Amino acid sequence: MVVVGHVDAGKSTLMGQVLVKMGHVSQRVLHKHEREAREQGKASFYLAWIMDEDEEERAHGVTIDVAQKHVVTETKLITLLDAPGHRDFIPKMISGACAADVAVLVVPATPGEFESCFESSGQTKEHALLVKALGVNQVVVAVNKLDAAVPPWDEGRYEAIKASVEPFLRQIGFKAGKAIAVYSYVARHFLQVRFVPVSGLSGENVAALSSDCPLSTWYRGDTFLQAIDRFTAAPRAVLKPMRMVCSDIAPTGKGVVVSGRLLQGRLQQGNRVLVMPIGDLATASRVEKGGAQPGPARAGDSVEVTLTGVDVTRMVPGSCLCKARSPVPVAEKLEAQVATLDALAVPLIRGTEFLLHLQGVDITAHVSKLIALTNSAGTVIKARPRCVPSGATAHVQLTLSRPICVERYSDCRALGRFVLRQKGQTVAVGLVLELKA
Ligand SMILES: Nc1nc2c(ncn2[C@@H]2O[C@H](COP(=O)(O)OP(=O)(O)OP(=O)(O)O)[C@@H](O)[C@H]2O)c(=O)[nH]1
Repeated sequence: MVVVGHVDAGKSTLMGQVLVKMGHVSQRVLHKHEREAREQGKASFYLAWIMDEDEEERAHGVTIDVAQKHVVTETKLITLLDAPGHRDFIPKMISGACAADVAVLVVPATPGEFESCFESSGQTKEHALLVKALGVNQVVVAVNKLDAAVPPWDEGRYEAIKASVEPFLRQIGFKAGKAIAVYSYVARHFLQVRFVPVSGLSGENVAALSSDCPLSTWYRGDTFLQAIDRFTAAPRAVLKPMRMVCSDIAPTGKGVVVSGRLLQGRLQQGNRVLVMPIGDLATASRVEKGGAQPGPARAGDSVEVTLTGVDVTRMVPGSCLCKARSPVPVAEKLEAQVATLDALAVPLIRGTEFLLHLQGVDITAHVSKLIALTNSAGTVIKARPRCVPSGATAHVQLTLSRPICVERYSDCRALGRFVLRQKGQTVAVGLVLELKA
């Protein structure tokens, strides 16, 4: 579960509060954070410090890298990925989104703050769009900081925020339900978009709603923890060839420890694996999943694998583990269907350069052929166009600055979808149709 939203929306605080409510943080540690945050003049950030463990993050009061924790709810083991909200760290947020099945979009209800984070320069819309483009189909929108709305816990403010966010999420492809259906059992379980009023800082409606909180006079829905427990697990491609993209790589005395997510297939201790694109064979001498005990892992699991027999200096984040009998393809030219966004300032032409983000890989790429303008179903409207404007769908050939592990979307969804960015803005999202020699 990736937690996204504009900078300072309260993502880390809400996740810190979740960990406190679930008993993952001792009183001693909590008091230590409270004391140290106060001493640094950042008293209100003490809960965020549970997630933001890096000194630089604490000094600046911003999340820089994706923080990962595990929690067990009533029916699920959830890996929390707390993504940075600041626009400078969007590539990190993208890597978090790539590793997620579901998302929590945090929006602040404070006067003026919601408005600035939801307008075009705010990160709320870009984050929502990115998670959808990267394969997330279910989102809980945490309408946060309602304790600081004017008046506090104002139902009108909550409904107004819902009325702004829901149509946008529907427009970008989430199946949002009609408000009237929210109270039916079926809709509650299968809606792709659900809203929860909450205060990460006070903890109100995170695990429970106090009877003396004004929210209890008008809200009858789920707490935040109930809402995330209702996420449905995404289908797992357990029978497809094994793929694991390494997001972190650390040499240790016992071998190279790589962490990441098993995108497809299964992996267990003792398996021989091929490390691509370098082509080295290694042994998975230890496999751990979800911060738990060693044991076999399957598609969807967040895993930590100790590899022996591989040269750590040749591995980079984005290296992919697979089995030698079904190696992951490596390519530097691909044919793709891209959908350009309103943020694309200048139409695409041959030679247009981007930064392409695919799983953990950020790489420069350029348009080497404009094949056709299409409709969203992929039917050709105009062959060999001279340019692709914003808001269009097209088939293009992209050439990357080096070969990477990539697959056709029809073969492996996770390795076949990407986003294109220019000058710090997401300008297009795409699916790989073919790999070219
Ligand atoms: N009043 C109020 N303040 C909150 C709440 N949640 C967070 N804040 C405050 O908002 C500020 C930012 O909180 P963070 O949790 O660091 O926000 P973030 O979204 O994780 O920030 P980045 O990760 O840097 O994007 C801090 O001062 C928090 O105390 C809330 O529910 N109510």
